[in-house]
Amino acid sequence: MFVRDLALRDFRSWPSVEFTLAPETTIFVGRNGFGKTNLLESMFYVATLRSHRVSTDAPLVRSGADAAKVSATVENDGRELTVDLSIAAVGANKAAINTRPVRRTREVLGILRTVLFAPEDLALVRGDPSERRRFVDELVAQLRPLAAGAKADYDRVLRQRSALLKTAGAAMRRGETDSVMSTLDVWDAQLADFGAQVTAARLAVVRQLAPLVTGAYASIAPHSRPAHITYRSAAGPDVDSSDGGDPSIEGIREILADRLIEVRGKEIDRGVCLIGPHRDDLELILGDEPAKGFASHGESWSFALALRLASVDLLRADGVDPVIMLDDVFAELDVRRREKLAEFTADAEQLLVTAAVADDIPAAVGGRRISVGVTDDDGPRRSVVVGDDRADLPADRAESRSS
Ligand SMILES: Nc1ncnc2c1ncn2[C@@H]1O[C@H](COP(=O)(O)OP(=O)(O)OP(=O)(O)O)[C@@H](O)[C@H]1O
Repeated sequence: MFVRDLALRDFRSWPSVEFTLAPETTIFVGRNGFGKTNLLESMFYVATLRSHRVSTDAPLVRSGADAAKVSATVENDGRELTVDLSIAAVGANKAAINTRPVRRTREVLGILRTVLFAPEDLALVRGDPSERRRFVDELVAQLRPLAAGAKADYDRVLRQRSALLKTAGAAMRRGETDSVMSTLDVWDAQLADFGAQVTAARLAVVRQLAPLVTGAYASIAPHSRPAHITYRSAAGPDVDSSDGGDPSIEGIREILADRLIEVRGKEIDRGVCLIGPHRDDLELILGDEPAKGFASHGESWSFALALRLASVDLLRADGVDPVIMLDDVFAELDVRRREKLAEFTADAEQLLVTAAVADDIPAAVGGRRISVGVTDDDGPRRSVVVGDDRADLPADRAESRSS
C-alpha cells in the first residue's frame, strides 16, 4: 500500500501543499520545527483518526483557520481510494470517501494502514500506561475498525460515569442514595458493555502481537534477555482466561459488571472510575522483570523498536503492507540500532522518512529527497517545499529559507 497523493490545507504549519508520492522511499529534510513531522502526522491521522502526539484535534488546525483539510489517495494492490477529512478547530469533523460524504468519520479507518516510529516511542517503555494503551488502540483502530467505534462509545460513557461519581458522595449525604444507585446501575451496564468490546479487541490484538514482539526484540538485541508482552486488565487476570481463540466479549462483560459492583463503594469514596479498559496496561517484560524501571536506555529503545516492527509484521500478516514512517528516529539511535532499523524497513512498499540532519540517515536509506523550509513573514509560520530532487520548483519557492 502507498499514499499516492497527499494534499493539505491549513494543517498545522502548512497553509497549502500537494505531493504526489510513489511506492519508494521519500525523505523530508529540514531544520527543527520546519514542519516535517506535521506531514507524517497528517497521514497518521488518516490512518487512525488521531494524532500520534496530541490527544485533541484543535492543535492540528493552522492558527487562525477554522478547519484543516487532509486529502489522501491510497493505492493498495491496484485499487485506489481517496479519503477527504475536514478537521474542525471546534465542533464535528467531516469525512468523505471518493468524494462521497460518510455518516461517521470512523468509516475511513482501515483505508490507510501505517506504522509510525518517532522519538517519543521511548515513552512506550518508560512512560505511563496511557502511552501503551494508546499504542494498542492505534493498532486496534487499523485492524478492527468496528472496535474503534466501541472505544469512542466507551470514552463517552466513562466521562459521564466519572462526572456522576465525583458528585455521588455529596448527593448521598443529601439523602439521594436511591437515585445515585439507580443511575450508576445504568452507567455500569453500558460501561461493562462497551468496556468488554474494547478489552476483547485489545486482547485479541495483543495475543497476535506478542510472539512478533519477542521475535523482533531477539533480532534487534540478540544478546539481551527475551522480551514478552502481556495485557493486564484492572479487572483481574480472569479477563484473559480464554484459550487461544478470540476472547469472549460476553465473558468479559460479566467480569467487568461483577467487579464494578464490588468496587462501587470505593469508587464513590474516591470519586473515580476504578475498573475498565482505561485502567489497563500492556506489560512489557524483559527476562523476568518489567522493562519499565529495569531496562537500560539501549534495551528500552530496542523494546520500543520491537513494538513498532512487530506492528508492521502484524499488519502485513493481516494482508496489507503498511506505509512505514520514520520521524527523525535515526537521530535517537546508536549506529547498530540505526542499521537494524534501516535493514528491517528496507522492504517497505512505501517508506517516508524525516530528518533534521541528512547525515543521521544511514547510507543504505536512499530515495527521493524533498527539502522543507519556512517563511516567517507575518502571522504564524508557513511551511513550504523548497527543494525536490524529482521536480523543478518555481524560483520563489527555491529562494525561501531552507535547511
Ligand atoms: N496549529 C498550528 N498552526 C500553525 N503552526 C503550527 C501549528 N502547530 C504547529 N505549528 C508549527 O509547526 C512547527 C513544528 O512542525 P513539526 O513538528 O512538523 O517540526 P519538525 O520539522 O518535525 O521539527 P523537528 O525536527 O524538531 O521534529 C512549529 O514551528 C510550530 O510552530
